[in-house]
Amino acid sequence: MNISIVQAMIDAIDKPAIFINHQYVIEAVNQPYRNTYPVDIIPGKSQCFKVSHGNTKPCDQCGESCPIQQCKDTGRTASVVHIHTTKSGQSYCDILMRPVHDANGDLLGYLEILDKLAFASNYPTKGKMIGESAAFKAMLNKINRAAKSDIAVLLQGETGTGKELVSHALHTSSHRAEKPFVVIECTGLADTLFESELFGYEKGAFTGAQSNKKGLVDAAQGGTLFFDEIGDVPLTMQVKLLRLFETQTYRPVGSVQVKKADFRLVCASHKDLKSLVEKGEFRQDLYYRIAGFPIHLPPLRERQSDIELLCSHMLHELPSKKRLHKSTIEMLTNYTYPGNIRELKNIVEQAYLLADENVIYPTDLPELVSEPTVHTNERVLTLEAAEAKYLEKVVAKHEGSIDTLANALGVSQRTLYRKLQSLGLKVKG
Ligand SMILES: Nc1ncnc2c1ncn2[C@@H]1O[C@H](COP(=O)(O)OP(=O)(O)OP(=O)(O)O)[C@@H](O)[C@H]1O
Repeated sequence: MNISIVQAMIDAIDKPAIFINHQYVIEAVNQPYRNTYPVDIIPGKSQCFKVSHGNTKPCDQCGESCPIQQCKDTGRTASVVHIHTTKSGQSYCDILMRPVHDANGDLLGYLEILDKLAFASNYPTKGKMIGESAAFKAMLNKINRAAKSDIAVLLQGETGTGKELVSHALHTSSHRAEKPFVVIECTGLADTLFESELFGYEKGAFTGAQSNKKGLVDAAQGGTLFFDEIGDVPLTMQVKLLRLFETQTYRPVGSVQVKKADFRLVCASHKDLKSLVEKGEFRQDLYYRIAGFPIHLPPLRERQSDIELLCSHMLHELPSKKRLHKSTIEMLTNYTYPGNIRELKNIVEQAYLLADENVIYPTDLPELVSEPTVHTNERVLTLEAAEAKYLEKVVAKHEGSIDTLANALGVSQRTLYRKLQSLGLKVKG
């Protein structure tokens, strides 16, 4: 293999790139790669895992997936998201690893090309997406791939999973980053309002239209248009959206002139759009138009290992420094978060305000976090046992008479008395 030709090819790549041999040794390196890492790279000597991770062994022997190993296993190009130790600290990198063969099909080595992911971090950083779980890294990989093209992206995930944040990351890492990012909130907009907001209107188009007004499609010219909760768009408007997306043209309300639109489309929904299509509530043709590249945002309960890091990030944003006690972290990790990251943020902020000291204890957490939740495959309590547990808890807290407690529980005083007696419980008041 002629190394000077390999070096010339590596130099022609704009992104950080290296050529690696079978023994993980870097044979050729370009300047952007050298500029990324704090160590001196010696071609023919430096090993990739030492340079990027400071490790003494390949990544797969350190508990991380190794893209070279993946290439060896499949014989094909591999891609993974790793956290690298760069000149600017720990940084998310999307790695593309490509096996290179000669004319006889013999493997010469591996070409590695890097993309630094500026929108994510594995330590508290303002304005970035935070996480380090496998589900989070898989999502980052998809975001980075989609950001590089103009394909229509559909973000699907429960409320509070970060759809708006991801839509913004898609915009800032795209070639449209310098152009506008415009959000269209689709929930609760009546048909007429939706059309005039989106397409704008001409003077005199309807009562109150005293001058021409530009619409949001115009405002997003050259940039990204983000339709939040697209599943809430009424059927009558869906056909107009489809026309806009297919033809990239539209007509302001009251105008005869057709205008040309230029935007990258990103949509989000917490609803399962496919099932809306089956029920006839969402047009199938529109679904396929917007779902060019679907990205699933994992709920927080599937990213449990990120909870502690997210809490540190959220506490970092608050004025005085407080930390979570170990038992508080344990309790937060076991909760199921129907409101996902937004709910975690509220919980952390409430606990921060309630904590008298600079350590946040479980007693500072809202009550619902400590309530028993039923996980899949978890041992289910009998209703009788659950009732006993609940009564024990409310009796311990209740300050008034048995009469007021019976009222609050919606049972007669006699029924409550009987239940408490069988459990050996007594109301204080
Ligand atoms: N990975 C993350 N790291 C840090 N903060 C996050 C992350 N993901 C989401 N958040 C925060 O969680 C909150 C909810 O995020 P966002 O509004 O993007 O969710 P959403 O899925 O669009 O919610 P909804 O469906 O209710 O509109 C925001 O305050 C956001 O900054």
